[in-house]
Amino acid sequence: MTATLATAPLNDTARPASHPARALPTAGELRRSLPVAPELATRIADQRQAIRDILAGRDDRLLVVVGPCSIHDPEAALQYARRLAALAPQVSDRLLPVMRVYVEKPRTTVGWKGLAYDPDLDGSGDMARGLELSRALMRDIAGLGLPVATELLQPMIAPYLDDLLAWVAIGARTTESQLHRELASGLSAVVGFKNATSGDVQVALDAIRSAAHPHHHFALDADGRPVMHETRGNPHTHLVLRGGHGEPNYRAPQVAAARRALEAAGLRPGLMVDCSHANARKDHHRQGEVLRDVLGQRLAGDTSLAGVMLESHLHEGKQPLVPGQLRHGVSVTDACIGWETTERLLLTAAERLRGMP
Ligand SMILES: O=C[C@H](O)[C@H](O)COP(=O)(O)O
Ligand SMILES: C=C(OP(=O)(O)O)C(=O)O
Repeated sequence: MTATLATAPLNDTARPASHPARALPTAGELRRSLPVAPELATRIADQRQAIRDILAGRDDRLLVVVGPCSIHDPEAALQYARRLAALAPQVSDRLLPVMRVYVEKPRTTVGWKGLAYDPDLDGSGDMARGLELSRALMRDIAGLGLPVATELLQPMIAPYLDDLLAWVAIGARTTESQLHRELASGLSAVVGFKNATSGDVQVALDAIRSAAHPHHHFALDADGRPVMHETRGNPHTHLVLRGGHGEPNYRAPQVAAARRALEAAGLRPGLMVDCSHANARKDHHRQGEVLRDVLGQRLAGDTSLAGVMLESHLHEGKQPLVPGQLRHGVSVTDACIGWETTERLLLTAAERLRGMP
């Protein structure tokens, strides 16, 4: 008897493997209820072009993808966005700030998966509201004139958001995934592929080559019907160095090795350094040190360093996700630098780059 129970499949009638499904709006429905006005669509197209120009070396500004590790409070995110939008004109001759609006979080094991999945932060999983809040927030932030960046994790979520995105990350945990390479191959946004959590850079180079190719892949259309999606291939992708297994990979010899590997693979040299994650050994205080090193490399002539990423929120640090006890503007995922530090780092970076020959 006990042996039978122990080997019974989990999805039997006594213990179904999942709860009944809850219906969600289709991407088309959400896009119709939160449309992008033609002027905004044109602005987003221009932002994508500006990012492409930086990565291709036609524009010598530094791309700066900056903002919270994750969005859990849209109001705080909007407050952050207003500050960044006010700062942007002061540095726009040398930097192009793009705001991280990360509504999906990949987890090492388990944990809160982001605003799109669980906007009430309590495991209730109200994805209908999460998707709506995510799209509305991205539209508001784009409306402030800021280019929007996010990590696309669940390929089927992409059509709910992708018309609003100027820059997309494929994260360290999914760069090797064929599904994510297919997704990237059909995006209009610029895509950064991160090196693997192990530190392996080759998977990102493979991803860049794969995404540049046209693909046929399974997808859902705007009305939620399964379709065979045929992509054109996205040539506007690049490598993001984020360190691996607690070891940084942003220093000059590692950047030079990555650049040589890109060139040997026939790929363009433009790359980004993520100043957080393993490059900061998961200590937000170190992000400034990483940024200063990257700026030093740029000033020493390494123009392949086209972008940086910073994890930053209104207030520094992080907090446990305990609903009802949350401090305003503090990350509930990775620790971030606070706004004052962010502002100082960006103003100083622009100042240093103004001194460039
Ligand atoms: O950027 C955020 C985290 O590093 C990533 O989502 C993994 O988080 P976890 O290790 O806390 O699950
Ligand atoms: C999860 C992230 O990064 P990575 O994929 O490098 O871990 C992130 O930038 O939020």
